[in-house]
Amino acid sequence: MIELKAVSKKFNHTHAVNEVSFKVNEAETLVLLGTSGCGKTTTLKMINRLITPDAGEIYIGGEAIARQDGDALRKKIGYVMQHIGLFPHYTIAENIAVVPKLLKWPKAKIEERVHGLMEKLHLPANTLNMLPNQLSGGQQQRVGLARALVADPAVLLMDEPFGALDNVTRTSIQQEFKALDELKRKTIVMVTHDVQEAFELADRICLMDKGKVVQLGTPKELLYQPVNDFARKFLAGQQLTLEFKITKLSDIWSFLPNAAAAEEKSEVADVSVWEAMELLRSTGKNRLLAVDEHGKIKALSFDQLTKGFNQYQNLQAHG
Ligand SMILES: Nc1ncnc2c1ncn2[C@@H]1O[C@H](COP(=O)(O)OP(=O)(O)OP(=O)(O)O)[C@@H](O)[C@H]1O
Repeated sequence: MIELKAVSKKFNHTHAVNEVSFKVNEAETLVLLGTSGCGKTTTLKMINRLITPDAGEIYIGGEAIARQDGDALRKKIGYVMQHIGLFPHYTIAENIAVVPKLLKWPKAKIEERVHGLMEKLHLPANTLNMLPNQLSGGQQQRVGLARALVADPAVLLMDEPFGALDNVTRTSIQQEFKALDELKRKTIVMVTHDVQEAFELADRICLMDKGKVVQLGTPKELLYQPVNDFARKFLAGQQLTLEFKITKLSDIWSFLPNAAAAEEKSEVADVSVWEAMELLRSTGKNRLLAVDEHGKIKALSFDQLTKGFNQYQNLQAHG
C-alpha cells in the first residue's frame, strides 16, 4: 500500500533520513520508533509531501507521489499532527470539517459526518461550538483524530498522537483507539518514541536510529530477535511488560484453570495477558472469565495469569 525506496533527506549537514526503505501493507499499522531526532517525523512528512525527499521514491497504492499534486494528495491522507495543531480560532465543528469543506461536500453531509464522528470518539455534543482551548488535552486529541478521519482516508499518518497526554488518559485513549471500527481498515503509519505504546498498537515496528532503519519486524521479532546491541538496549529494562503485551490469552489458554459454571458468560475476549491484568485492576474483581470458540470457560486471576504465563514461557524456552 505504501512503499519507501531508499528515501533520503538532508537539512544543512544533518542526514535526517538516510536511505530509508520499507513497505506498509494494506490495513496494517506500522509504528516508527526511535529516540528524539532519529528522523521519524521527517519520514512521516515525506509520505504526504509536507517535506520533499532529496533522493528515493515513495509510492502509495502503486503510484509515485512525486508525480502528484501535494494539496490533492494531502486531502486523501489523514494526518494527526504532533502537538495536535488545531486552529485556535475555529470551533471544534469547524476544525473537524476543514477537509470536507475543501472537498466541497454539501453542508448536510458535513454536519452528519461531524456529529457521527464526535459520537464515536466520545466527544460531548456541547463541545461542537466551543474553541479548542475550552477542551481538555484528551478531548483536543480526539478532535485531532476526528479531523484526520473525517473524509474516511485509506491512509492515516499519526505523529505522536497521544504525546500530549498524562499516563492515565493516554492508556485509556490507546485502548479506545485499538477498538475503533473506523481504524480497522486503514493503513496507518504512526510515530512514537514510547516503546510500550509501539508494542501496544503496532502490527510491525520500524526501529530507527540516526536517520536509518535499524530493524523492521513484529513486536515479537524485536523482542526476541534484536538485530544488534542498539535494538537490544532500546527495549532493555522493559522486557517483562513487553512480554505480557505480546502474549495473548490464547497462547496461555491450556495453562489456565477451567471454570465450570455454564451459565457464567465471557467477560474477556482474546486480549493480551497485559490487557487482562489491566482489566482485573480497573474492575477491582478477583477473577474474570474468558470463553474460547468451543465454549470452554477459563478463570483469570492475577495469580493464574502469572502462572499460565510462566508455564508458557518455560515451554517456549525449553520446547
Ligand atoms: N526543518 C528542519 N531544518 C533543519 N533541521 C531539521 C529540520 N527538521 C528536522 N531537522 C533535523 O533532522 C533530524 C531529524 O528530525 P526529526 O524531526 O525527523 O526527528 P524525530 O525522530 O521525529 O524527532 P522528535 O521525536 O524529536 O520529533 C534532527 O536532527 C532535526 O534537528
